[in-house]
Amino acid sequence: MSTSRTIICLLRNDLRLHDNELFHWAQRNAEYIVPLYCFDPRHYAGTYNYNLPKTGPFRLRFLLESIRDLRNTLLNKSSNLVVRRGKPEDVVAELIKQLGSVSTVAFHEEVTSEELNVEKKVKDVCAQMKVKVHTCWGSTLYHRDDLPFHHISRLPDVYTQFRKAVETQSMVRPAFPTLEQLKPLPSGLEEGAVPTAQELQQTEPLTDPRSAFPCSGGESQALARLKHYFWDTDAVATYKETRNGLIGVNYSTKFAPWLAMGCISPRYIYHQIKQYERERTANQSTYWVIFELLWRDYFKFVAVKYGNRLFQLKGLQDKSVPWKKDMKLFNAWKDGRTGVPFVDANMRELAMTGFMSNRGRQNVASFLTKDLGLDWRMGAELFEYLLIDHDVCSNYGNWLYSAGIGNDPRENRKFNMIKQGLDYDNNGDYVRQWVPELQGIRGADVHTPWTLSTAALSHAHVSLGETYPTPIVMAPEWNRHVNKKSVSVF
Ligand SMILES: Cc1cc2nc3c(=O)[nH]c(=O)nc-3n(C[C@H](O)[C@H](O)[C@H](O)COP(=O)(O)OP(=O)(O)OC[C@H]3O[C@@H](n4cnc5c(N)ncnc54)[C@H](O)[C@@H]3O)c2cc1C
Ligand SMILES: Nc1ncnc2c1ncn2[C@@H]1O[C@H](COP(=O)(O)OP(=O)(O)OP(=O)(O)O)[C@@H](O)[C@H]1O
Repeated sequence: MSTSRTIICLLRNDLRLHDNELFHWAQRNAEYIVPLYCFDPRHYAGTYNYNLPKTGPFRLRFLLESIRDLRNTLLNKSSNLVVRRGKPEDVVAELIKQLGSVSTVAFHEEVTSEELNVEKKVKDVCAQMKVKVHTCWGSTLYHRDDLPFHHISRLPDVYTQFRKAVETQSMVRPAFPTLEQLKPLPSGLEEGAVPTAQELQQTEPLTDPRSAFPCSGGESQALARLKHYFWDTDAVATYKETRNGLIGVNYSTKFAPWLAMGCISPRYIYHQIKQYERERTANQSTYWVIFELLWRDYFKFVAVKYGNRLFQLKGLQDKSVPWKKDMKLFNAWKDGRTGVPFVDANMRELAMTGFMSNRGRQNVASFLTKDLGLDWRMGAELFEYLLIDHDVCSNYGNWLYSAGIGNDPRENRKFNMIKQGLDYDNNGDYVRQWVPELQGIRGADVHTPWTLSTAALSHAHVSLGETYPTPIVMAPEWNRHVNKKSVSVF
């Protein structure tokens, strides 16, 4: 086996060829390149506190699709994706031994401790085996080295201050062009089979026709989605007006799952927006996609600044809150059986599809932490399990924010479930889509079935406490909105 100057590119959340610095660097420095993906058994174990499966069926399906897509792309570039099952540190050690003269192992840096532990172990293996390590930064819009804060400890704790600073003092770097060809694999190296969901102790999810994210994983699908949302439909030009939607595919970009696995680069999205603004239109909506991508950057840099405090009960503010750990309340929330239709609809959408809108996420998180008073990590770990777009920094950062112990300058922010339901689902269509037991209640009354007369409920075939639960909590402020419903039952 000829293996001089072989570089192993260890891929994790960077499953793309476009704007991928790792491949560019390897292409310049190697004779042979081994693009490697490892199915790490730790990703299929339980979550830290509540032992939920760490990778649920929807994300796993998306990951398997992304891996197959990347393999196809690489095959078209006279390369291939080498797939192994095992811990990256063990697989890398084995490959170094097998190939004989690997010069370097290269990977993109991550920021949270589980990933950093892997990086440390890979570095230890390389040091023992006298192989060099090369790392890049490539997951954010603004490069870590371009932040205007001298040291990460000076990162502002308020998003707006962060945003204004980077917008005025930093530049988004150009994207790396997509390589036409990639240096070949050393001959004789087994490509390795892509495992099935069953082999990773997970089930195949059902496909729900109501899904707001009926898309597949992989770079090709990500690029096709951007083309559709920007160039084919101009949906990006109305994003700011539609982004709080609940039903359908085009109310928001749906880039998050691809971003989380690195199938699309935020820098590529940014430069496409700039091109769109030059060639079509520049407005509040086109800017707002960048504004939201900056939230993603922000949470990543917050994780760098605060380390494991991102995961701790007291949060970034080190604040003691008497969180409850009531499993009965948690299960009602998780199963969409709280008796609060707007919450239940969102939780069922998540369970059935692996996706929930941003509006929904903010509400169910506020409900869990502020109305039920449950340990915020119960919510974060359920999201980690179920979300297709789970991104450790965005997920835990947003949960801390919702729990009031993260980066929210406003004290005691709490959503009013009835007001939110009426504002964002004003005719109740979203609730009826996901809570079929309430289908017989017409209009906005579906948000507050407990306020309806026995006759109205019986007419709608709803029996509270039997076919649908009575609310497990009632917040006094909900009453203010009960009488403001626009459409009534009959
Ligand atoms: C409790 C909670 C948990 C969340 N967990 C995740 C998560 O695990 N992964 C994740 O990507 N997003 C998470 N979000 C943020 C947001 O809800 C999703 O990014 C968004 O709904 C995904 O849909 P989209 O791609 O169509 O978003 P769009 O509205 O089209 O936004 C464009 C992009 O901006 C970024 N973005 C938008 N809002 C946020 C935000 N609040 N925080 C960080 N980035 C944002 C995402 O990358 C998104 O793809 C969470 C929000 C909450 C309130
Ligand atoms: N990528 C990740 N996804 C989910 N959780 C993560 C991730 N990285 C780190 N964590 C969580 O961060 C926490 C880190 O735990 P760890 O034991 O390493 O540190 P610690 O609790 O701060 O240290 P100590 O054990 O010394 O008190 C755990 O809750 C772990 O699950």
